Amino acid sequence: MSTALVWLRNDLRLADNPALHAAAKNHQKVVALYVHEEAPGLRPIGAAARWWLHQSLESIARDLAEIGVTLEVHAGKPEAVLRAALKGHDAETVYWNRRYGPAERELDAGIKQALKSDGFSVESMPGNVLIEPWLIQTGQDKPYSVFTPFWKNLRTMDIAAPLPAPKGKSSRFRPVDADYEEPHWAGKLGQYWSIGETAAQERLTTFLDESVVDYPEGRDFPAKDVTSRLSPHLRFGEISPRQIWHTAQAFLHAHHSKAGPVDKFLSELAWRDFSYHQLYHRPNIAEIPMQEKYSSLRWRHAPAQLRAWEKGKTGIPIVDAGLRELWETGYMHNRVRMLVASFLTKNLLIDWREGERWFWDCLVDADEANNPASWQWVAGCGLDAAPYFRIFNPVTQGERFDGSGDFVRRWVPEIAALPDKFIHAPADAPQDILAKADIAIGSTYPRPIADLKQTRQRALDAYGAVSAQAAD
Ligand SMILES: Cc1cc2nc3c(=O)[nH]c(=O)nc-3n(C[C@H](O)[C@H](O)[C@H](O)COP(=O)(O)OP(=O)(O)OC[C@H]3O[C@@H](n4cnc5c(N)ncnc54)[C@H](O)[C@@H]3O)c2cc1C
Repeated sequence: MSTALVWLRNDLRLADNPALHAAAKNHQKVVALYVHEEAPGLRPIGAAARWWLHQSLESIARDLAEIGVTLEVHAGKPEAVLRAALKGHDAETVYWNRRYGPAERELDAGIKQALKSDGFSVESMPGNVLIEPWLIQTGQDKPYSVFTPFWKNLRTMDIAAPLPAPKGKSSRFRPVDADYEEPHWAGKLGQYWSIGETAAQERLTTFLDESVVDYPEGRDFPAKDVTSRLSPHLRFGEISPRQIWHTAQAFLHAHHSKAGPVDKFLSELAWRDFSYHQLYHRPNIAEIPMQEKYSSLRWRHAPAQLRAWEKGKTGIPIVDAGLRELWETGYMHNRVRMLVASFLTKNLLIDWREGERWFWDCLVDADEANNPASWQWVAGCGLDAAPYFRIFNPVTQGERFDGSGDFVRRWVPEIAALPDKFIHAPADAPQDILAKADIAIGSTYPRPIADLKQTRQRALDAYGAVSAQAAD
């Protein structure tokens, strides 16, 4: 009887899982493995994502048992774990779906070569992006650095149809990932999320049925619940981008009038592929600015301000609301991610890598491509970034995208009683209004830790100096 291993990584699903599909098709017995990897260069997973991963492993272990596949979860050096499993199960082939970070690619290539030279067969498959990053290029055969032409090209390409889940006779489910100790804060995250492949599919269906129509207009308003919230499911591969793409296309055929909204949604999904394109083609995007000139920008060392930012105590309500939403739920709305990142990197002039690391630890969707690429985009050092002199004003942005203050009131309850006019700038409210709302600035709610006008100018000077230096 021939046995194959499937090494699961960021692809915790049964349907549209090319590695699992091929293993089930070509072998009588399949064993799935997940490895908490110990290998140089790999970025340790953040705490919130680790919590999600645990639930996701339990979920896929149950689903795999339904088709007679056992999931084993190990910790250690992946090559050693794979070798032990190949021997233990008398297997001859390993399948996996590719990953795209430089360190992961190097590791996978080394393992592939070593196992092959010992007579094993190793198959790596495409499964985690719409288009493999090397298959989409500019007219000059170069990687893309601007999103719009990338998207124009991507949307004309054939996106492979999703594969069905393999079938098989059910076997006994055994709990996995038993060494994980749930942190004390995990209970609160659990209120906000349903985890696993079935939950991901349900979320996509609900989003298309109920929210996509409002997506183009509503997606910038954090109090409106109109985005898909598929990001953590995508992060762990509980759903594949190809499944989203094809389900959305089928929905479109049945609802022609929703073409515009569906198109907008798919263009946002394409940003994820664009991030992976950058991850693949650039060296270590979590550390190295994609526009090299920004390596010389002189960031401020301001640990107390960084701490105030992390804890949502900056005195700027929409920034505080976003960071508290993150702490409470493991998620933050996209518009607010942009605002808090801009406040950190421009107004506070604190290194984008500090913010990226905080997000990495706190987000359930912390993604090796989307997180650093988006931070670089906001900080102005990424590809296709907004020009550095466009600096968000978090107060006017709050007034525009949270005009009635619902989002701020939800996450910053100590200022909830303020009238709408002052909800985004409590320190500007007259004393009698503050007293009526039971607010003492500097005591019950912080005074803003930065003067928005002055710090804007400071950022313009610092960024301007780098640009001038580069132009010399
Ligand atoms: C500073 C900063 C950090 C970010 N960090 C992450 C991260 O770690 N992980 C992550 O998945 N996204 C990240 N994003 C991108 C974006 O904020 C989230 O993907 C989005 O908010 C997730 O919510 P959703 O699933 O409801 O999105 P929807 O609007 O419903 O979009 C559907 C999917 O498309 C993709 N997508 C949407 N917008 C973007 C975008 N701007 N860039 C890349 N992909 C996008 C995501 O996979 C998302 O799940 C970050 C953005 C910023 C500004």
